[in-house]
Amino acid sequence: MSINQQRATQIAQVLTEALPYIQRFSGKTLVIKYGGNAMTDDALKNSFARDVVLLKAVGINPVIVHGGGPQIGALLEKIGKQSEFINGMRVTDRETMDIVEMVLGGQVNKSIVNLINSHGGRAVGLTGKDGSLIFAEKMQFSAGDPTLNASEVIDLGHVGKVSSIDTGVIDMLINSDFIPVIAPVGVGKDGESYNINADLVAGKIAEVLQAEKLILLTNTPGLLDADGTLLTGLNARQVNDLIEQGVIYGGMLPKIGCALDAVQAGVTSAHIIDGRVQHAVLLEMFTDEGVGTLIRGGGR
Ligand SMILES: Nc1ncnc2c1ncn2[C@@H]1O[C@H](COP(=O)(O)OP(=O)(O)O)[C@@H](O)[C@H]1O
Ligand SMILES: CC(=O)N[C@@H](CCC(=O)OP(=O)(O)O)C(=O)O
Repeated sequence: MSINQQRATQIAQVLTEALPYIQRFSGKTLVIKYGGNAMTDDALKNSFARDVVLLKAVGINPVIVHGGGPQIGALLEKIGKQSEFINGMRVTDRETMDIVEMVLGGQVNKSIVNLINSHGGRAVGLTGKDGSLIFAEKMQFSAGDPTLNASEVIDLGHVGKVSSIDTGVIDMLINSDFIPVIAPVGVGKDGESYNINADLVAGKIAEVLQAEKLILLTNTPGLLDADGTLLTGLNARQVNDLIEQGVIYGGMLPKIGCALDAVQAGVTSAHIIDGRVQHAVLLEMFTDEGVGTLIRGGGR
């Protein structure tokens, strides 16, 4: 077989393998959390944007929720402010909240929108304030958090958790063939802005949209065990054991928590995958092997 024929056969095999997945997921909603750590270089950013445009072109409805933790950290550092994290949440005073809103709602959101549009997609950027999308309330860590003493309550400032989501604006955009790109800033009853961990927003949006999949793109191959080996699939009980053993910590805590909540609230599957691998989303969606860690419901 000539090289051209071999290549043609390979391309045909890949497309054929993708066909049943395209048929299965066409018309379904897919929530993708695009973490700040996965936005490292231009080649990766472009491959992400192309994946999103391709998904839309084959009839799948991607909804992007993005982070931007490292980008917020970089601007805070420029103005001489240290970032402090507790259980993966950035302690957010008034001044930090202004920076968070500026970086997430401005710089990061618009660069993702621009990137998708430059690849032929039709993306629209939103924060949780637009269309009253994300209502938030103040988050506090207290008793019940396994890493704290029962009496300890920690004030994280303007850190919020999602209290409700109004999907009106998302539905409208999806129905008009736009791709919503959402920054994780919520608004409280009092009109205050809240900084919400992007994983938590992605999980809740996947829940209320009853998405087919929640994909969390990050900077590890997936969930790793104590020896650094990839765990390809696990349930709530196994996750809880790993948290107790200290194998899951920091930014992985909200990620795994929201993945579990999502699958237990009706999202068919949640996946933690390596955003540093080009076309990771397509590999997860359209190949038999899949990539990263699959979180299943049950076992809690
Ligand atoms: N068991 C684990 N497996 C993989 N990563 C873990 C684990 N426990 C904690 N982590 C940490 O979680 C990080 C991912 O969370 P985070 O930094 O918040 O990423 P993102 O910005 O993509 O949301 C990893 O880089 C790793 O340092
Ligand atoms: C409360 C809280 O920690 N909010 C996050 C929001 C951004 C985010 O989640 O970004 P990544 O997904 O890139 O980590 C923060 O301030 O960094």
